[in-house]
Amino acid sequence: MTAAAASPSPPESGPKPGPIEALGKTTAIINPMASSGAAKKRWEQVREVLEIQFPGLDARYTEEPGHASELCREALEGGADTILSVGGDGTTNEVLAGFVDQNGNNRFPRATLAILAAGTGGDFQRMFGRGRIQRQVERLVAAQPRLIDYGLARYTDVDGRLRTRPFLNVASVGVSGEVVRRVNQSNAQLGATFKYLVGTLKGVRIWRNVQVMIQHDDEIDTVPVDGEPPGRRVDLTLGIVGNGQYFGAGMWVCPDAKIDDGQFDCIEVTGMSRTKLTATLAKVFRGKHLRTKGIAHHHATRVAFTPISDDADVPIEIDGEQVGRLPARFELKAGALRVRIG
Ligand SMILES: Nc1ncnc2c1ncn2[C@@H]1O[C@H](COP(=O)(O)OP(=O)(O)OP(=O)(O)O)[C@@H](O)[C@H]1O
Repeated sequence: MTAAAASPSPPESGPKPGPIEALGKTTAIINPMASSGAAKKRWEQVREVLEIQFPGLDARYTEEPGHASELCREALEGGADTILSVGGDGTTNEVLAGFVDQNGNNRFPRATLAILAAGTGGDFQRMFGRGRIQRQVERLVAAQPRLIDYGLARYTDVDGRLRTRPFLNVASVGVSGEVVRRVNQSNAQLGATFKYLVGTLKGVRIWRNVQVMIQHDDEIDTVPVDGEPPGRRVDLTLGIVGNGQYFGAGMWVCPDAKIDDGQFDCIEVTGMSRTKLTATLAKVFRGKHLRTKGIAHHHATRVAFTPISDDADVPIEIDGEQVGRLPARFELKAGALRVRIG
């Protein structure tokens, strides 16, 4: 489900440039397997330039899923000022997890997360214009660090354990979890866009809406005097908790989201039939879906999704990885992460 080429990609207007701040002691964490191995080649194309710009640059390759978090934590504990994530959204998500403690708070608020998108979908980067990696390096060198928000998800993982995981871009629940599950299991040699499109059509075909309670902000944790807790009981098709704007390799799902506005953009698609959902996809590629019947848009800093039935298996995905299922809560960590984006 993607229309990278068709979607307008408005570059974000950041603060006015001042004197360039050095990256300081920098560790690059490269996922050589991102974008089916293309990330390694992309990194090699810019490695020398980066080593000249940033003397002492320490480059580490990941060896398996989850390794980027470990490498990041080690580097930060060893005094790194900047961690440069080179891979896709999944790699950057793992690097971000290396910044945070068990409660999801940033342990290293003075350190900077720098990003070079070298993965498949690269949805986070789309807000800033994507471009070739050489162009991203030029932008990275000239960029000022800025403080942005990130999200924290608490959910049940596929083995039934409670988990906490940060996210930088978008978390979502419902049909999207089914789609991501299919896309990430697919070995088909297709471009990101086409792979998501196929996964979306398959995921939508088997999806059945499910009764879920959605609560925002103070509705969460309010003890009901009698009857139901505050919130909305809906027939959920899709729930989006957006810090960034794009997901699904180019779907412009939260066109108004800003990564530093101190709030999530929450999009809730409810009671939608499969036929209407498929028909609405074209609008999502253009960011024109917010006024569609059955789609609600809210801002919140905390969101909870709780299935009405204990047996319901409602998948969730975080930054493009299908990680578990409902119940889940999402909380914003406002202005808590220093980033530099190429
Ligand atoms: N050395 C490795 N070998 C195999 N898998 C790895 C390795 N390092 C990281 N991974 C896993 O690779 C997966 C995909 O990485 P990532 O999301 O960065 O790339 P992508 O899927 O190509 O890009 P995008 O998410 O932007 O579409 C992640 O789940 C990550 O855990």
